[in-house]
Amino acid sequence: MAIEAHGIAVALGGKTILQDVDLALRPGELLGLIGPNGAGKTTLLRAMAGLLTPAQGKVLYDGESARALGRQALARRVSFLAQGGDTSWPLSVEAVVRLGRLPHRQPFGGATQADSTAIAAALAHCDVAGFGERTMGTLSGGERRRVLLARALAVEAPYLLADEPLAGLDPLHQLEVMELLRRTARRGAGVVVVLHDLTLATRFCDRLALLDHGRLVAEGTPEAVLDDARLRSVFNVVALRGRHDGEPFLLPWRAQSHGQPDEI
Ligand SMILES: Nc1ncnc2c1ncn2[C@@H]1O[C@H](COP(=O)(O)OP(=O)(O)OP(=O)(O)O)[C@@H](O)[C@H]1O
Repeated sequence: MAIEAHGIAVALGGKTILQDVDLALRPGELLGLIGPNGAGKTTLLRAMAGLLTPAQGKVLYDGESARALGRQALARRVSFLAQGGDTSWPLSVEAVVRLGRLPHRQPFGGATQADSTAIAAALAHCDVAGFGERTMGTLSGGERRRVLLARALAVEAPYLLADEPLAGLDPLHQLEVMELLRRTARRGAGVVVVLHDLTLATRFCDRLALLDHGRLVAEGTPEAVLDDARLRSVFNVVALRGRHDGEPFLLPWRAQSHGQPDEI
């Protein structure tokens, strides 16, 4: 059981964006997809969601291709939370979250008890239950992001792919969303999250996959992937490290400047 990308390459606008990427997302894990701006994280996530077809290689969902599964079954299997964009639609919060149940709708079927339960749980988990009848355009940017995450959770898919779900969130909601994603994984889903915050990535993710210039350059535990050499060579930063409450933390501290020692 897994979403598996096998040797995928993606070209966009005549440019190679991803090359030779092998990556698996397994049920029960929270996988962080990290890398500098332009590394190819969104492109890889979209390929894993079946939203773009690789020029080379393939993506399999529990052993099946997207084509073999079909559009509706794929939409039930994989939930995708896209990055930003204008989401000030004239739709109520509840209507947006209800969209997450569309893949479960039978032809000519109405809403079921399972739909209502999933919608109520997703609204509560994302702390947006109080917004029910408000339209998206009346919410703040961070509130809209949480509603869109609720839509993605309402699918109750075995795999959740979230592109920068923390963008624009205040510290409390960043922590809550990371805890929620980890709980979602502990309940059995495979969750991949694109993150720029290396502190939260290190603290919450079971595993990290590091992309640089369209290639997967490291994969493994946060400590193994984010060693000092990679922080310097890929991110050009020097970080502080420590442990608190039994958990490791890493704090990017300053830009690496050539010729300076790394000691902080
Ligand atoms: N349609 C397109 N045509 C040409 N180039 C594209 C297209 N879409 C993306 N790219 C380029 O592909 C590269 C990877 O983009 P992608 O959005 O996957 O990166 P990312 O790692 O998610 O970046 P960020 O952290 O900035 O969101 C970038 O250099 C981007 O400019």
